[in-house]
Amino acid sequence: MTDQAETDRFSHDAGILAQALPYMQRYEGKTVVVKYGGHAMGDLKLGQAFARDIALLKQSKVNPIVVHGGGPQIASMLKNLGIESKFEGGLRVTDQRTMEVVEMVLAGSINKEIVALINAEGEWAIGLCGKDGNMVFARKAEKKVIDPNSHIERVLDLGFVGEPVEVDRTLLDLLARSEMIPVIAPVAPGRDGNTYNINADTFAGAIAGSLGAKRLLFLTDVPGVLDKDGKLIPELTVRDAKALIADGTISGGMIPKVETCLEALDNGVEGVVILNGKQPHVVLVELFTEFGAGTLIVR
Ligand SMILES: Nc1ncnc2c1ncn2[C@@H]1O[C@H](COP(=O)(O)OP(=O)(O)O)[C@@H](O)[C@H]1O
Ligand SMILES: CC(=O)N[C@@H](CCC(=O)OP(=O)(O)O)C(=O)O
Repeated sequence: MTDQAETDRFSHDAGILAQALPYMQRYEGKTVVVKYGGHAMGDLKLGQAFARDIALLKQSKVNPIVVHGGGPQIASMLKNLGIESKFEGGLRVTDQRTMEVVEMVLAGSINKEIVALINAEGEWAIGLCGKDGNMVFARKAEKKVIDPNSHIERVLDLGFVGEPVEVDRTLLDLLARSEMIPVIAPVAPGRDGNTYNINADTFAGAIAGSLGAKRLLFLTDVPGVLDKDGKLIPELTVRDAKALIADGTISGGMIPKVETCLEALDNGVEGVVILNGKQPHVVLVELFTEFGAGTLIVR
């Protein structure tokens, strides 16, 4: 390396450190819930970079909690088994057989893959779902839609799709005081004895709300909320977000995601961020740099 190149590298590294350290202090002792979506998974290098970020958060005395999805992975397992995937209002219609596959893929293979990746970074991750430690109880989801032909409201029967109704933070509080990092699959029991499949965004929102998390990060496959010209919007208020839904700028899968963000803010989460999980180390860049990486939604 030439002297000039060496000097440039030094000032670049010093700049990053000087920027990151105050942010690291800001998050010390605070809870950050990270929702790791199925679309952000699949690439080993990216998975390792994600696991490294989570490990570094714990080492920086932040309390990270991972809630993961796995929609595409469930779809491919259902396909292999010859079971049809059906969605209504963005949620997977879940009969008994589908529920068994969902639990196997989410609470089984995906959960343990993420645990293993974090543990390979020298940390102590522990794989859980809503059933463990009575953490989350769900009830059958009541999703209402307006029929486009008759304009009459009807309730969809989605089978074993649930919505979280009770979150008990005892186990999570215990883990926060330990070396353990919880990695949670969005599957929960009902008081009726059934097992329910919960949309991972909704589940992460409920966990973050019950803990009054400082940040809830959603890792998806776009840089954040995009405006009409496809440009990233770095910061939104609740009012801005509602206006973008109303005028159609926010559509499709982004609608329930942003609605979950708004609900989480209502429930006491300080800030919610939508980020591109396909960008390596996006979690660290978001939390520990001045400009962050995605769209921050605040009250
Ligand atoms: N204004 C918008 N900004 C960004 N993404 C949007 C917007 N409106 C709709 N979308 C869509 O929302 C998708 C993200 O939602 P979704 O597919 O449900 O995410 P995930 O599966 O990661 O939970 C994006 O890939 C994009 O196609
Ligand atoms: C009820 C419902 O739709 N559950 C989702 C749970 C997984 C999920 O939400 O995964 P992503 O975050 O990767 O989309 C499903 O069965 O696909």
